[in-house]
Amino acid sequence: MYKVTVIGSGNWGSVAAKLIACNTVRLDSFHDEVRMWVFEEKLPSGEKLTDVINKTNENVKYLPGIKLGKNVVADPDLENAVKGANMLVFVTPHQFVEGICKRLAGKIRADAEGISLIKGMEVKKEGPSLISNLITKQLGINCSVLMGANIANEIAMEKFSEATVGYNQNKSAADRWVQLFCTPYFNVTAVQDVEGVELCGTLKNAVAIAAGFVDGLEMGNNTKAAIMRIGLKEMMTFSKMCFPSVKDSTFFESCGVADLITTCMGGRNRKVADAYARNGGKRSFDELEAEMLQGQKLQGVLTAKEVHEVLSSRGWLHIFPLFSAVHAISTGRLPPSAIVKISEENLRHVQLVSSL
Ligand SMILES: NC(=O)C1=CN([C@@H]2O[C@H](COP(=O)(O)OP(=O)(O)OC[C@H]3O[C@@H](n4cnc5c(N)ncnc54)[C@H](O)[C@@H]3O)[C@@H](O)[C@H]2O)C=CC1
Ligand SMILES: O=C(CO)COP(=O)(O)O
Repeated sequence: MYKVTVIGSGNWGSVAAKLIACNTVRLDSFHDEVRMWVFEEKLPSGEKLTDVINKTNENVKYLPGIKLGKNVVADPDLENAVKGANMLVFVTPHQFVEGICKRLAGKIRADAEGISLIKGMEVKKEGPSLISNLITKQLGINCSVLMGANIANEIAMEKFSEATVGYNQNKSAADRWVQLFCTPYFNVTAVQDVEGVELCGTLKNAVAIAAGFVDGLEMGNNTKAAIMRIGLKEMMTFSKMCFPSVKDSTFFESCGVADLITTCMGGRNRKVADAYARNGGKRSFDELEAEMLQGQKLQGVLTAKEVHEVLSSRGWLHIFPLFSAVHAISTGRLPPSAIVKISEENLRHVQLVSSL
């Protein structure tokens, strides 16, 4: 029997718990109960978020108005939440995952399998480290990923969408993850390319920041399409330069071009970057994030910083004008209008390298 714990309970974490809970009840090979670890906080009413979730079956802060399923149990105690679980779903903002893994080391079942829904990466001395790899290293477990064109609020309302599971060796684990997540409105397929799937989900957030700048400056659809095209090229080039095994075909799965499109149209990164540009860069991303997202977290600005660290340490800045501009603008070193001042020479270089 498989026992599932969801580590994280934000907007997407709550929807993931809902998807999983409807399947664990339906399928005999899974325990019905789904534990969901909650980073505890007090609500304005003075009540604890965990208590309210367990009382109302709703995450009133991060996914209001949606029932999670009666078999979802919110737990503020991380160690207790993973006790006995052999399927661990990681879905927190990427900046918190390292600390969470440190707390979990030695506390999980040796035969557990992991899956990361986290879009982001860490940069170590040796270069970029993907979150799935960090989980594997710190916890000693195999870790797949699930990414896709998945704006959480839309899936919460059971509107049809697709997602991609990326796996490396363990196909049977990947099949089990597909079974756990698939519903008539959430169609999941698996591809053997963890790094490719995860890099798509990670890097598109930096492109979405650029798309938001273009929207905020009211530059129109053609400009936005150009940004998305150049962004996709840089995503592919960066992925293949850092991880040569990444497959071209992965960029045509839901995790690739489809996620890039949906995030550039309707995501939180786009929305806050739009406000940043409308304010002429005078209000910081941190300030706008806190005001506009009320506890939800942006990943694109941090990702652009992490990508920039890799590019500058490897001498690749000139090959990635869009990623470089997103970082320079989001840190206030260039005005938002610089997003389209990508030199012809650099663009030609990007095209040359990504066709290799
Ligand atoms: N929301 C969406 O539409 C989608 C999000 N994702 C990805 O899922 C991951 C998680 O995002 P969401 O579930 O949307 O979260 P969120 O951005 O809605 O919420 C933030 C979460 O972080 C928690 N938190 C705050 N401080 C913390 C700390 N110090 N330690 C641990 N947790 C802390 C909060 O309690 C909350 O659960 C991200 O990597 C995101 O890119 C992926 C697909 C869709
Ligand atoms: O990853 C997402 C959609 O697949 C959500 O993107 P945002 O974090 O920009 O909302």
